[in-house]
Amino acid sequence: MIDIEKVLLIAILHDEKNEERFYYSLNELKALVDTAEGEVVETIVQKRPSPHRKYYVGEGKLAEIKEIIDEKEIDVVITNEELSGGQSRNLLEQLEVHVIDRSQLILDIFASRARTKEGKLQVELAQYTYMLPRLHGQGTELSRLGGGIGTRGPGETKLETDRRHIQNRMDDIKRRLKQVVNQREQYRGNRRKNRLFQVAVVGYTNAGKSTLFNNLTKSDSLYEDKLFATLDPLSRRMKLPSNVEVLLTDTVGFIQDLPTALIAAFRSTLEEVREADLILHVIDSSAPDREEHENTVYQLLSELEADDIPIITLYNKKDLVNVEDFVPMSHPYFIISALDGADQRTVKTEVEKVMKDSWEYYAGFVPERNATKLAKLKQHTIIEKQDYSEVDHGYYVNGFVDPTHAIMKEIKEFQHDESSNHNRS
Ligand SMILES: Nc1nc2c(ncn2[C@@H]2O[C@H](COP(=O)(O)OP(=O)(O)OP(=O)(O)O)[C@@H](O)[C@H]2O)c(=O)[nH]1
Ligand SMILES: [Mg+2]
Repeated sequence: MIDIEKVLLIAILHDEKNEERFYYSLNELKALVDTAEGEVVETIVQKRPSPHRKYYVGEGKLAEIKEIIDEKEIDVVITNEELSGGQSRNLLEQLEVHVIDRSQLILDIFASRARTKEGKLQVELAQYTYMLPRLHGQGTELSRLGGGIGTRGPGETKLETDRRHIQNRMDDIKRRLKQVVNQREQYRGNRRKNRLFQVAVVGYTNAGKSTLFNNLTKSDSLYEDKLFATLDPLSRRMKLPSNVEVLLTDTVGFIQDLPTALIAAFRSTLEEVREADLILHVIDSSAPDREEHENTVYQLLSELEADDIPIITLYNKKDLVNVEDFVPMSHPYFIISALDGADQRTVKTEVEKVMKDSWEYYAGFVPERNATKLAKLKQHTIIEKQDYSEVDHGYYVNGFVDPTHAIMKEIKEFQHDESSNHNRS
């Protein structure tokens, strides 16, 4: 069904001191093209301190690129950095093929992957945000080009309409997003009453978040070896060793140089992260630029104002590295494989430890006739010990509870029962 488009990448190496980082970013661009079902046929790297004002690359390089486009029948040219509106138009005019930049490619992937109404609205908003400052003088050139990478989302007819029209559309999307957000707030409000401890799985794209999420919740959310397999946050209940239930949320992957338009649009998607009581930061320990990935995640967490939430660092894909030689950057950490059952149990135990640390210890008595309440305690608190007393016809229970949870009221009753029982005996 999907056309594999022939792609030519062009990138500028600004400073040879940053060569290593440059090639990581170029490889990531290739992975992004792969995710967009494109095929990189050729990559052109030019060394120059800053991009050419008119053409991004120098004019000599431009001529060379033209030849390659003809020779290899290139459909799309993708630049490694954002282009100005002028550069895009000039390149399009010169090369006569579709020209997009890294941000447009990411926006395009997001557009094709958004599943929920909210996700789609957010991507559309991001696309307009990207487009608006570049709209100047853009006329019919784009409408000559057919579909494919970089053309999903707002279509060419919309491109031809004036700024005002786009601005109106953006306002409309913002209004509609606000409604969705309000609905979610309400839902969150309901959830808060019966509050489950919330754990968010975050990390760089392709780190293995969804794999871990699925294995911990035994569900089947989308996971594949592609960047941005997961776009919309997905939450499921997870049972911990003591039987207490928490809410686990899988989230969209982070990436370096995320288009600013997208960061803004996806803030609300990632707002779930800010609500979390605990973050599981999943890292692909086999990624050569792993530390860059970690720093990108920390930076985005801080932008989301989620950097004061406790974090457990999970170095994933341990089967692909030499565990003995592994040097972690973050603490506390665990080196795991999302595919390994014992490691999945370790993660659950560690989550439970964090909960116990922040919760309050309680001791109480549950009369036998109150069996449903015992079940409720098991679901909402961490029961450490539960002893049946034949004399008192009930259970003596010790455990940990979130002191602000509604169940606290019932525990207080049990504590009362316990003392009255003692009085009787
Ligand atoms: N070898 C190995 N591969 C793993 C492990 N965990 C996950 N993977 C693979 O890594 C790839 C990415 O996994 P996902 O779970 O989709 O990653 P993600 O972090 O959810 O990615 P996005 O949603 O795209 O951000 C898949 O091919 C997984 O099978 C692991 O422990 N070892
Ligand atoms: Mg995922």
